[in-house]
Amino acid sequence: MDLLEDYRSEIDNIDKEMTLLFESRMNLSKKISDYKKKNKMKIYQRDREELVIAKNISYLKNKEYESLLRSYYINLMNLSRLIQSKEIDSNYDSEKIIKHKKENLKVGYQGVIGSFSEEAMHKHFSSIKNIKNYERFEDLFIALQDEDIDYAIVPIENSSTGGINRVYDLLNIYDFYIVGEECIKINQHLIGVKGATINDIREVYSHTQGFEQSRESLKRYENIKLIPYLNTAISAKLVSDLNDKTKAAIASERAAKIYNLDIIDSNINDIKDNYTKFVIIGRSFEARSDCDKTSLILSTGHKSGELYRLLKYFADYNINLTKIESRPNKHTPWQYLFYIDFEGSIEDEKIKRAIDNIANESKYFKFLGSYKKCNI
Ligand SMILES: O=C(O)C(=O)C[C@]1(C(=O)O)C=C[C@@H](O)C=C1
Repeated sequence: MDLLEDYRSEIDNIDKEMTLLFESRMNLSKKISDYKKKNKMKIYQRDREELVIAKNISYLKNKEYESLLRSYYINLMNLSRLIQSKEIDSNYDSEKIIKHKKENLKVGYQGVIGSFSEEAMHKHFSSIKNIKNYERFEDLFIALQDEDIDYAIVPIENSSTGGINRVYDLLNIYDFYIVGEECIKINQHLIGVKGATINDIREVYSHTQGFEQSRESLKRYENIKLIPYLNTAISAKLVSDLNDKTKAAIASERAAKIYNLDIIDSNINDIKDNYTKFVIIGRSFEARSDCDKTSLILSTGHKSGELYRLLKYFADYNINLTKIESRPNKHTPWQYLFYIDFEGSIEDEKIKRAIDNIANESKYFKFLGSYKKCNI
């Protein structure tokens, strides 16, 4: 007991020093925000943040703490950016600022008009005006990093075909946060140019997800070639541009309307309750008061019982784990990153404690965010 008290008293002294240093660091951060405002600089300075992290990791004597120190600085600089944006905004009427921000929000999605991502974006950001679309998922992450957009919306999982691997990988590569979630019902239709019938069709274009979700239904069409394409809506656009009765696409009803095409066979998705979940990605951590879901990534040592030991914290703290997805750790063959979703917000005390334990004991740990889950 004496020993514990000794340790705690040492921690109290360290905390006191750290708090004073924290205060000094935040005061400097405020001064920098004045400078940035005068010189019209962006708050987020990626290169500087990377340098701060690398420099401080190089000071570490015990390299075992490297990923923890990285998380520490990422969070610290997030707070620093938060204080800078508050400082810059405080000179204005806050309601006006919020309205201005909402109206000027720039959101990006992958694909073209008529895609399911575009539909999910409109559902989530109801009156959004500044919209940008990109060809590849990574283009969205780069645009977010370069501050060309404020948020990106990306599909992460389909209820019948599972996770979108590329999106999972990008969430680990880039240091962004999940700040929201949206779900939409997906109905796939076979669509072609006006007047085309099923007997005319020789080639069908769609995203591989469109084919996968309609695998059984597609068996009833004979002599039809399936051609994987960039996106369901881009496939619809192609069919419309080619204006050829032998070509069709698998896409949404909305895409058929937008590209002036006819539905030849409706609702061809094999599972009728077919949903896709999207996540909204932002540069900064946002814990809104209605957050009820949290996501993180971890990896464990290659020893028996390691994953069990970490997952046990969810049971110990009575936290409902809702999903585990594993992806290969590309740098070490046959080792995996586990993407974990669970109920509750990082603001809940029991979640904070579970996460602290897990972060300490994982080989690699990354917090992805707390956000409001979608209803389906
Ligand atoms: O160096 C700056 O530009 C800062 O504003 C300071 C700071 C930090 O807290 O270290 C904060 C935000 C920037 O993205 C980079 C670094």
